[in-house]
Amino acid sequence: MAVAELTSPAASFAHNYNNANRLRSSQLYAPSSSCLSSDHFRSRYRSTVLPRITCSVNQVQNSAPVQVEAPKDKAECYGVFCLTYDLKAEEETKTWKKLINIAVSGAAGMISNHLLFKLASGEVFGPDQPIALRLLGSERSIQALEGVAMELEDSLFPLLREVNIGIDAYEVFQDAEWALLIGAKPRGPGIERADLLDINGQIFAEQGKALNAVASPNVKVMVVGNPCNTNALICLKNAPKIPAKNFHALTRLDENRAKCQLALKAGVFYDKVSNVTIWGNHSTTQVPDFLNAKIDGMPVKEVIKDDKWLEHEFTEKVQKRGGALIQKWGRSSAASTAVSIVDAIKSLVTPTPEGDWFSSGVYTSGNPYGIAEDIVFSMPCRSKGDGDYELVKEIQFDDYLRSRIAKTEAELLAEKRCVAHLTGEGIAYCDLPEDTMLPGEM
Ligand SMILES: NC(=O)c1ccc[n+]([C@@H]2O[C@H](COP(=O)([O-])OP(=O)(O)OC[C@H]3O[C@@H](n4cnc5c(N)ncnc54)[C@H](O)[C@@H]3O)[C@@H](O)[C@H]2O)c1
Repeated sequence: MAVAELTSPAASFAHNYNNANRLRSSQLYAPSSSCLSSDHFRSRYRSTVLPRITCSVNQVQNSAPVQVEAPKDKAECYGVFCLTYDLKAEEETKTWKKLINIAVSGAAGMISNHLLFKLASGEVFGPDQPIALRLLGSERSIQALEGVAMELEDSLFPLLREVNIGIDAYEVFQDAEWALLIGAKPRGPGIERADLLDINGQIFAEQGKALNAVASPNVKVMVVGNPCNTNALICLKNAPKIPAKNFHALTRLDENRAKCQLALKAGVFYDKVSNVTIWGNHSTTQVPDFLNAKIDGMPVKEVIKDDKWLEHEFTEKVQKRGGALIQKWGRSSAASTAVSIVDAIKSLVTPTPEGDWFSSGVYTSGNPYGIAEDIVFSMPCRSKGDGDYELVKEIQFDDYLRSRIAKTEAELLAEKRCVAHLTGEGIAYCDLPEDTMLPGEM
């Protein structure tokens, strides 16, 4: 995927979205949107032998025999890219930070449809942080991906400088500083969990290799596609150049759900609930920790004096919230998942409030809790806001919490054995516990 470096004033509105597939098959390079709109390109060149075009801002060079006409004048430019640039906006860019590259896979999917607009609005990385979005789709979703790019274009986000689309991870992940890996196959009827681990595991093995090869060496990777813990493990094992600590499996949605249920039971607004950990797998064996959680600064068990409710109703509600939502909506949670991805990123780029922590599925090697090494397990984390995190040490355990953690740990170890062929650890052996389910499954 070729990317034009957009430095001119027009760049703040120039969204450079290229179809990597089209690029490969047509030898077309970098049709910078300030040179030519994607729509224009699509309609004009669809069934033609394309010229090799290199294009920087305000410049088009044809280095191969030209077989079709290049646009001649400004009248042929596309929508927003034809606007006269406002000089005041140029002044503003001087105070903005250096552009960051954010790769998103499954970019034409439901979760991304919420997330991308949050990223582009500045809600996640701040109002002075320009971003480039590198959107990875599947072959089946490439048309939809262009639709997403058009909607981003129509949104006129001042912070969104580049949009590139493609289906080759080695192109799309180039120089990525954040990789939000959402794209995965859903578990359809008749697909065994072991099969899903294999099908999606292959996607994450490939994407790990691509990140290893072309992303920024300190890229932060957030795995959302399910089964996200084991997918994150596969991804990190295939990316040995990237620190294992940089990989996260999203369990923030589960944390948010747990906070909501505790707030409801205690009759307080949810901002009063803190220190909630989700332990383990993003599956129905996950453990929402009410022993260490607090309501208005007090231990939950001192506010909600109902152990039966905490151990059974609360725990199961959080574990099965995804399934309950599917029953109502007829589809899985997308908006609240996108919100939780935003929360998860913000937790890494802003300092954690004093005394609090957040949950993330992270690599267990060196953990202080005695959890098996070499898996991706949701645990309590704290960040200074530099993109990194440390595990929280001051955690209490009781027999209930230990036994629940052991169950989700056993499940993740079984998942790991099941994908040994994808992590470079030999022959896979699948002995998954029968009750292994994703939160969205009934
Ligand atoms: N961790 C969590 O908390 C959490 C919560 C909700 C959903 N999820 C998971 O997130 C994933 C996406 O959910 P969704 O609702 O957006 O699904 P979706 O089906 O709407 O979108 C997925 C998109 O990914 C694309 N895709 C498939 N394989 C791809 C590949 N190899 N590379 C790039 N793109 C690919 C598909 O074409 C599709 O456009 C699912 O696996 C879902 O189970 C996780």
